[in-house]
Amino acid sequence: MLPEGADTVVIQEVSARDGDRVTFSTAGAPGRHVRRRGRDFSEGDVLLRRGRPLTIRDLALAAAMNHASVPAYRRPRVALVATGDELVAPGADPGPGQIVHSNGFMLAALARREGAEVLDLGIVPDRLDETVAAIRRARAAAVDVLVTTGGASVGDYDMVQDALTAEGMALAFWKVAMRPGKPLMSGRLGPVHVLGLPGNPVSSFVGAVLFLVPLLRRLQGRDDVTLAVEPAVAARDLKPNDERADHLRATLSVDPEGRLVATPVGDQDSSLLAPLGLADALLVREPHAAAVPAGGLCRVIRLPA
Ligand SMILES: Nc1nc2c(c(=O)[nH]1)N[C@H]1C(S)=C(S)[C@@H](COP(=O)(O)OP(=O)(O)OC[C@H]3O[C@@H](n4cnc5c(N)ncnc54)[C@H](O)[C@@H]3O)O[C@H]1N2
Ligand code: MOO
Repeated sequence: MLPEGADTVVIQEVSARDGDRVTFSTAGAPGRHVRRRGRDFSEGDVLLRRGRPLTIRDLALAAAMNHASVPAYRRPRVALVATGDELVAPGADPGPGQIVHSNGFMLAALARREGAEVLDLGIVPDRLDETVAAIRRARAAAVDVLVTTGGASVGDYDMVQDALTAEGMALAFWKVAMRPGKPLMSGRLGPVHVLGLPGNPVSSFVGAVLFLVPLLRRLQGRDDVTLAVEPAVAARDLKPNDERADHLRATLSVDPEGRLVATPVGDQDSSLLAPLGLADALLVREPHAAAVPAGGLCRVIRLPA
């Protein structure tokens, strides 16, 4: 606070005191070294809007604005269940017909990145009783979301939906006109949102990006619910599409004119994690999209790191 009538501060380094007299070696400009009231914020300013996560800096700002508490959503809790007799944990020595479990690690990291707490219930064999037991564990833990992987299709050992139905799930939808990820399933088990993802790792990942991320964001009251879709230039010819929306794994670069360029990776099979690891984006093709020549426009969703 400045004394009444003063409007400028002169620092002591350029001041000399002689009793009650002060002389300055440099003239102070009016208003120098004064921070005016309301320069940072004023009464009634709205600086923290709903619909986005509070950053570290937001917390300092909220405190500085004298808020002892702020209304916020709690982190959603997500249970993960991987189904499949063939699955073994990483580090095991897989025998014939065995597959190393990878989906859970990707899903756990994605869910945490989206603000969730994760309860990983691990691998469950393709048996109705074991699948039901895992669903009950998830419910007993009072999770908000249950994500299953595998056993989502129409095979004799695809019993995730049977187990969920036996436990009282209200099915919202099953099978989506998309590639990869067609056998994706969604429903409600009382308060628990259920997302059944296909077992193929890329199908699981794409399903999680397109359905789990928006669900978690919605549960946290965010207003950026879906990942942004951006225009890009296709580096290769794109074939006309069939009835399923396609999500091609693609790398991104910027051409000399500053345009975003998307190059689909060579092998788009939904079991392949190495090309997925190289990709920066999903190149989205609408159902029945016409062919696009190299250099034509396409749309991409950037992938979370
Ligand atoms: N008759 C039909 N068969 C299939 C159809 C169809 O429409 N009609 N759809 C195909 C599509 S598309 C997909 S995708 C798969 C997905 O089916 P499931 O969810 O039942 O997948 P699984 O058989 O359990 O697994 C497929 C594949 O992925 C491997 N896998 C499973 N879990 C994991 C994991 N946690 N980590 C790594 N890899 C995993 C699994 O071993 C299989 O190789 O259905 C098609 N069939
Ligand atoms: O949709 Mo499946 O996900 O193509 O392999």
